[in-house]
Amino acid sequence: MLRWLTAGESHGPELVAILEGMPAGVPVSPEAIQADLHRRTLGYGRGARQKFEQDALSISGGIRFGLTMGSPVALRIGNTEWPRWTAVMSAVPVDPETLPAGRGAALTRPRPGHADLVGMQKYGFDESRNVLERASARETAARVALGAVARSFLAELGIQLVSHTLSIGPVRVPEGSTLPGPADVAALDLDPLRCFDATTSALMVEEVDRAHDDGDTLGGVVEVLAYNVPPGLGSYTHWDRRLDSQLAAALMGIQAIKGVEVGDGFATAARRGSRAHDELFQTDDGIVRSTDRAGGTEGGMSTGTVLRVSAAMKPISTVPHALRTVDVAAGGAAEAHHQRSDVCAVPAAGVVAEAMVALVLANAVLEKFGGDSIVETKRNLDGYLAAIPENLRTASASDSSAGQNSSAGS
Ligand SMILES: Cc1cc2nc3c(=O)[nH]c(=O)nc-3n(C[C@H](O)[C@H](O)[C@H](O)COP(=O)(O)O)c2cc1C
Ligand SMILES: C=C(O[C@@H]1CC(C(=O)O)=C[C@@H](OP(=O)(O)O)[C@H]1O)C(=O)O
Repeated sequence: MLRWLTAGESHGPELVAILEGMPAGVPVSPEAIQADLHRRTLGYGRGARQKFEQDALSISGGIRFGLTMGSPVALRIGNTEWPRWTAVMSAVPVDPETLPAGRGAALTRPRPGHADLVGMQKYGFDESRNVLERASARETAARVALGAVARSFLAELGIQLVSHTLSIGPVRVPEGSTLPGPADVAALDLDPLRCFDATTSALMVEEVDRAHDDGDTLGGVVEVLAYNVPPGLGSYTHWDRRLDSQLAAALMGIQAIKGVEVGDGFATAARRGSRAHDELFQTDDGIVRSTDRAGGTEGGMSTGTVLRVSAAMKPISTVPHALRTVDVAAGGAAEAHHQRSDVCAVPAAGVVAEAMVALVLANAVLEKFGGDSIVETKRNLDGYLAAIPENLRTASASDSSAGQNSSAGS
């Protein structure tokens, strides 16, 4: 079993992340983790902070000479903005009179859509600094770092992940577009919105510019694909063992994610059964599915076809053209607190979603195949696949013509 935890505030000294249960022998380089951290800071519409803050990674445990040791992997990501926040975020009491104006001011005008008001109610704070520090998506840097380790583990077993942007606001890639594969990741990372369709990407840029000019913000939808997942991860035997429920929980656990679909998701509900499922056919290579409407799970288990999940992000709640709120100190109507923020962080959310899917899949692999070293995990996986009787075997994704469209209309 794989367990992970993160700690740290948005403007504190650092984020801390621990991954427990990773087998020994997985190649992990600081450069690979740093590269994923960098991918999370990109994307057209991200705010000023991403441009000047560096993710200062250090590895505190679990990795030696470039390989995991089987012990907990412990990572630290320094916030390079920390020197400007030492007084405001001091762990020991400071004289309120000495706090800098601006950064040190009480935040009493909660932002609709952010955690500010309910956080104050729940934890008994009279202003929202303590709430937003941890509700902030700065924390997702820690999860992306852990996800990079999980991705290295999965890569050793041939499982590869791809994330991309399906929509920004109302602008969406055309239905039935070809899915990007692992070979397309470099191109996706170069695209300003991590969108596979160049024409749509250009329209998305225009949409972000329009929202920026209007003092507004945007959300969108990201999709994560996992290639070469073996059949049988997860289980139908109990609700919390279902792979789809674990994926949904992990994706909904990302700040601002408000909906998750597995495969064609909600569109499936509008179809007749004859057009909703993936029919099976016998070929010389094994059983194939004619379509991939289900998105690679049936009965809470991976089917062995491309896993396809998507997540819907609500628009950023710190709207520059500030939303109406109340001042909880002075009483009465006010404009919501606003300093700076992202106009659109959907491309970054895609990278975070990829990390969460990697962690869930790595955990599901370890639950099914176990192993204290990657060699042992791989041996168990190979043995399982070899033991599936000939008449039950599915063709590998590369043999199959199925599952190559991301359409909700196929
Ligand atoms: C990558 C990423 C970046 C974000 N950037 C901002 C931001 O700059 N400003 C903001 O108000 N919200 C931002 N958010 C969203 C808030 O974190 C989110 O609205 C808040 O946690 C409340 O959302 P919830 O109701 O889903 O918890 C971001 C979210 C993600 C995933
Ligand atoms: C710092 C990050 O994202 C932050 C997430 C965030 C929020 O409210 O979620 C608000 C913004 O923080 P600030 O108001 O300090 O600029 C973003 O910059 C990051 O992703 O690394």
